[in-house]
Amino acid sequence: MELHTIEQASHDVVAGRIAEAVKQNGPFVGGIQLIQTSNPEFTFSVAFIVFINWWSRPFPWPMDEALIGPLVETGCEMLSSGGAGYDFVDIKYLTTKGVYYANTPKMPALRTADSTAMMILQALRGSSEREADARAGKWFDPSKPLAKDARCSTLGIVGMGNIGKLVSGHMQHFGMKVVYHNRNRLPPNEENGAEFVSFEELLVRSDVISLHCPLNEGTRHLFNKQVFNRMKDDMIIVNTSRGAVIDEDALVEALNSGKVLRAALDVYEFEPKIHSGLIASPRTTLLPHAAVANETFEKDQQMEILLNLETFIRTGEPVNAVNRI
Ligand SMILES: O=C(O)C(=O)CO
Repeated sequence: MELHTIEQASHDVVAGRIAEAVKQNGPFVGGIQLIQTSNPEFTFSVAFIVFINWWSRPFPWPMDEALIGPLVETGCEMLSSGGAGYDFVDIKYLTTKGVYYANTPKMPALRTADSTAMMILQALRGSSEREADARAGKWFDPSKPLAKDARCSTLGIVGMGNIGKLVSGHMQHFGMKVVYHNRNRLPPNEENGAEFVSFEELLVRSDVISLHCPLNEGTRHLFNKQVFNRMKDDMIIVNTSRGAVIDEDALVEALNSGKVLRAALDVYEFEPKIHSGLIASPRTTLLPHAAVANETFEKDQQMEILLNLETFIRTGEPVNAVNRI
């Protein structure tokens, strides 16, 4: 089947908006194409959007009618963009218009899980603070809390999807006991040694809590002042999901009061801004939404986008549709 780019006019409308957003918000790496088959039996058109730089947020927030409306109005039936999260996309609008939105859940999973494992170990060991001391010419300070032992610690995973499951496996190799909370309990053959618990039980049993749930109205500020107060003292929180799952003001307060011993974060409530209290705390490990970014992610991401495109053309439904039409 021959594919070719058409509807240059509407493409330019969207491209114009992107150019405007880039001017205001910084570089955007990627492209947008409207494609339609030349086969008259296939009259649909699809958009293929590559957002490969989460680090240029807030662009393309929000991916709403104002941004993609002109594209949708051309008869576009499927949007596929890079990345697992789609909290920035107006899925309701797309569904109303009969447009599929497809994500790329495989590409970020292993990379994010590897980075999460690294961050859990860093937080258990307090390595950021030790490194800051070393860089400042100070030797090992025995008055600072010693590293926590993974083998004596329980990891609580919130959200047991692709990434949560991989993190569970990684950390059990380091001797951690794993409990998890998810909307639904996994089938026993998928639990792989992790124990399903209620959210409340997870809070009181976990030495480290790692977040792997999507951001939606049910999870926004899931970790707030009241929730921090119900946790174990001296606990550690790790977040590589979405920043707004945590109320950052409450986290800074909990770090300052000592309730939370350490936090390791890749994502923030107001990206690309990092709360000044998190930067000021010696007990945080901070990455600039980089958990996924390694040398190979772009190629894998593009292959997953193309797979969405291919299955849509073959079957009428992309392989990773997040909405039902
Ligand atoms: O895949 C995503 O949505 C990411 O944010 C990668 O870190």
